[in-house]
Amino acid sequence: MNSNWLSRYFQFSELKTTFGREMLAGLTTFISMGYILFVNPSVLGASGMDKGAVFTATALSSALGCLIMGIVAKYPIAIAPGLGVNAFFAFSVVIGMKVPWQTALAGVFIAAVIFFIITVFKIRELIINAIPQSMKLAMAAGIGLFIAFIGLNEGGLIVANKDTLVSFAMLTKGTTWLTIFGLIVTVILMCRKIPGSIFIGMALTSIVGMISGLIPLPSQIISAAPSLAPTFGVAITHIGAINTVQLAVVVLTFLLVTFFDTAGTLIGLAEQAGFIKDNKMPRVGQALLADSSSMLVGSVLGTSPTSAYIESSTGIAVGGRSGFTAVVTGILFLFGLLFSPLLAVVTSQVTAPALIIVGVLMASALKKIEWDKFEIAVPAFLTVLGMPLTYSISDGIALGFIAYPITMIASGRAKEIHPIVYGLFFVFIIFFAVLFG
Ligand SMILES: Nc1nc2[nH]cnc2c(=O)[nH]1
Repeated sequence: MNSNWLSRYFQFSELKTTFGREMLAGLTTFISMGYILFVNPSVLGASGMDKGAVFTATALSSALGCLIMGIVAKYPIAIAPGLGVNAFFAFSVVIGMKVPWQTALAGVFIAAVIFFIITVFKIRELIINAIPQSMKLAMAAGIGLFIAFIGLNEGGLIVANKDTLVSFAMLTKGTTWLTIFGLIVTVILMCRKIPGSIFIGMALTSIVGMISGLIPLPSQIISAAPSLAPTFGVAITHIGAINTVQLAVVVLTFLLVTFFDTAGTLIGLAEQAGFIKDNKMPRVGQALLADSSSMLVGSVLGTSPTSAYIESSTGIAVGGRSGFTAVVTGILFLFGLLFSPLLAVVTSQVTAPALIIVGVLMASALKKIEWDKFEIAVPAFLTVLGMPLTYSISDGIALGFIAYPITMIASGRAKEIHPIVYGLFFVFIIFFAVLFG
């Protein structure tokens, strides 16, 4: 490839960046988020999905999302299946509601089609503006608490307790100590701002696990990518199964979570990189298109929804400014396809620290909620706390959207409630009536 052509297409000089810096940024972002290649199969595997197929679907959908983001939207922002929404898929929808994973995947496909339509027909601004800022922030923070809770439980630190519901675990198992080791190491690396802290923490935890005999040695390191056959196309063949109110709400949750996670992350990262002009993000449509396309393709290949990744901030922090950063990350995801045998050493003790730490990062949204306004604080609080307590992102969202019109009307602020928010109020009332009535 001619680097002059590259530098012109990606506008290196206008963006005051260089080929070398963009390569480093793409690599940095990949190192920060490459863990998802192993964590996603581990989380979705809990729902009964084939881990090998999910690994391949994760790599391919991430690569596609990053390449479209880089080449079409020209942002240094990477995309991959979101942690949090994959936990919702596995633990709430499949295990909790007993929906077969095939049907849940069909739900992701339908949500992706709606996301795509919303983006192409520019309904996106309408929705972004209709949902109160406090609720968008509460959703992000609540998901953070939810995945941290899952990580604490999977890593053996927080356990069920018949008297107090949950409690701290007895620290008698070697595997729990492995989680504690991983958590401490990763937190220290994060505090030192080492790029790829989560990845390095996972590698060290796996190595200590293998040395101590808590984790079996892998038979090889590199191999051909696992077959997609167990999951490929299942989303489309099961569309007919989406025929209940419960599943309609699951689809709505996939849509709301992905849409607001991606929109919020895009805006945050664009602010960090200095792309926001007149309070607007240029090419936001193309950026959302990158995510909706990879979510659509990902659901057909066999993974839960993709999101713009908060870890892209690490590549931006080392100077990544053009779409080439995301292209480099996307290409590295394709190389990642070769490393599937390492899945065997990435046990739940290895993934738990990643879940907890991404939870901490997502909880940073709490700081922007207007806690001093009671009418805002109550629905936000119910959303945030509702997700871990009900073990469900959609129940948390539902609690918040039911409370919001009530507290706003009671505070004399009814005029600020958008009709779409009233619509969601009734949708979630019906959801609760059907599920728990
Ligand atoms: N924005 C965002 N970043 C992530 N990093 C890991 N998982 C996620 C996610 O679900 N959303």
